[in-house]
This record gives sequence, structure tokens and C-alpha cells, in this order.
Amino acid sequence: MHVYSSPLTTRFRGLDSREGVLLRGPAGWGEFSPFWEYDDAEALAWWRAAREACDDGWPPPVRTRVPVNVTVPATTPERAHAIVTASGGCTTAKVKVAERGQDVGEEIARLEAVRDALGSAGRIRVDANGAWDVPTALDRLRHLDRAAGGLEYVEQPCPDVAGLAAVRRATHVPVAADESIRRAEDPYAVVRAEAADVVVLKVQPLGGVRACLELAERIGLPVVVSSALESSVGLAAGVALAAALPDLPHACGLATSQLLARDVVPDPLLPVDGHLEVRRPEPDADSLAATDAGSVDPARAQAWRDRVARVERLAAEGAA
Ligand SMILES: O=C(O)CCC(=O)C1=CC=C[C@@H](O)[C@@H]1C(=O)O
Ligand SMILES: [Mg+2]
Repeated sequence: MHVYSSPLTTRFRGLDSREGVLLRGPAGWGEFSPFWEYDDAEALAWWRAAREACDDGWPPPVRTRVPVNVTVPATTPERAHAIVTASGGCTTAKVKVAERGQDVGEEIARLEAVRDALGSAGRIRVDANGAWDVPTALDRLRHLDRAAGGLEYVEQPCPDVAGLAAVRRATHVPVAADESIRRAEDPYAVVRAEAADVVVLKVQPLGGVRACLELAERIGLPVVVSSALESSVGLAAGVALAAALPDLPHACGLATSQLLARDVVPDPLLPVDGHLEVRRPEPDADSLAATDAGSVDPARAQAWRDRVARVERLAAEGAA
């Protein structure tokens, strides 16, 4: 078991670094990296995804490369512009909005900078991570849609399914559901309420590639596969899912190795021409040594090993 840690190049969802565990099994490497706000019960799905990668591997791909969006954190317009320009040819950008402490003026400036960097043919989506109530969402979307020169969609504008449905009815901007799928008791509530045009699927929180393929089939809406900000070992599972879906009408949020200062493999999954190649990079001795959490903070590395032991026990109890 390898506990990795990498600084982030830009602060993202309140984090300055990303950590997790890499495991190796007969089918290859897997990643277990639930954020720390997930308790052991919630982390079980993340564990199943890691075990699938190690023990079984993934269903065969139907495409050789996957279109991806550049992910733009809630940062300054200058930095947002530079991130898009250096994205490896991405023609879709996902921009974080609704960051605590920022006002709509900063969001408008960020979106204008992203539009400038992408050019008129690019697509821009925003992600509010459920931060708005319905009136705020509708007000913000009017401004942000104009600043972006048209939004491809808004991801999780409100925390609840009813809010998503109300926003969807009241604006022409399409709505994507993320947290309402991956943290919900019932991911099909979004479909019943006609609350979304698109669903975002993440392999780790949803329990693996096969679980996501099944969910996608049952939901029946267009899917965007997104990362949980993993290393390239975890991202490879997202790429495998995106590669196996029968239809992939939108760019996927899998270009997030760009946000890591160091990745755990010598040849990270980075976009070329706006696409990730469908492949499964492997760590080597040097890349493991360069990302070893134990050499920076042994107590933190031990906390991860303890977490793995607890979740593994939970998984065994569930299987018994
Ligand atoms: O979708 C992307 O472009 C990148 C992934 C991404 O935005 C996220 C990764 C990890 C945690 C989430 O808060 C965040 C998201 O909300 O989609
Ligand atoms: Mg999201």
C-alpha cells in the first residue's frame, strides 16, 4: 500500500493538497482517496471502486480517446486565462463559481477571461456545488450566462433535487446533477423529478466502473464522467468508464491531473488536442518516492492506513 500526497497547483474545494492510497492487485493499480469529510460508511463505495481496479479491471472500451474539459478553480481572471491556455487543447472549460467570499463581479471577470482564452467556438460550463437557493441561482445564471457568452450547462446549482428541477424549469441554461447523484440515497429521484439534462458520474463515490455503467443505463440521460481529483491511477478508472459508455456527447471532467503539482505515475493522463488517451498508466519507483506521504508526514500516512483497515473491515462485514 502506498500513501501519496501532492500539492495542488491552485487551491480547489478548500484543499491545498491531495492525498490518497494506491493499492496493487492482480488486475493492476487502484486508488482509494475519499475526501476526509466522508465517513467510513460513505467511503465503502470508494473502496469497492479501488478493489474493482485491482481485482477485476474494467469492461472493454468502445473508443480510443475521451474528450475532456479543462477545470478552472475559483481563481483570478489572469490565472483562469493561463490555465485554459495551457490546457492541452481543451475546447470545453468547467469554471468553479459560488466560492465562499467571492462576489458575482469576480465570477463574471473569471468567465470573461475563460471565454477570451477559449475563443468563440469553445464551450463553458459552471459548477456551483449546490451553493445557491433557487432565486439566487436564477439571478446568478442571468449574469454568468451573459459573461460566458452562453453556458453549456450549470452543474448542481442548488443542493436539492426540487431546487434543480425549479431552476431547470425557469431558465434556458441546461442543468447537470452531480451531488444529487453521488451523495444521494436515491440517484433516480433526479430522473423522476425531471431535474436534470445531464448527469455527472464519478467512479469512486459511485462504487466502480461497472456500477456507473449500470446507473447510466438506468438513468438514461447524457453522462459526463468527472474525476474526484484523483491521481492518474484513479483517473484511469474514469477514463475506462468514459471509454465504455455507448454515447459520450459531452467533454468529461477528467483533466484534473493538471491541478496536481506531482502525479504518481511518470506519464500522467494529460490532454492532447483536448482528449485523454484511453490507457492505464502505472507508477514506477521514482514516481512513488516523489509522492510518498510518509516521508512528509508519517502520522498522516498512518491515518490513511488506519482508514483503509476500518473500511476494509466494513466491506468484509457487508460481504459476510
Ligand atoms: O469536473 C471537473 O472538471 C473536475 C472535477 C471536479 O470538478 C470535482 C472533483 C472533486 C470534487 C468535486 O468538488 C468537484 C465537482 O464538484 O465536480
Ligand atoms: Mg460538481
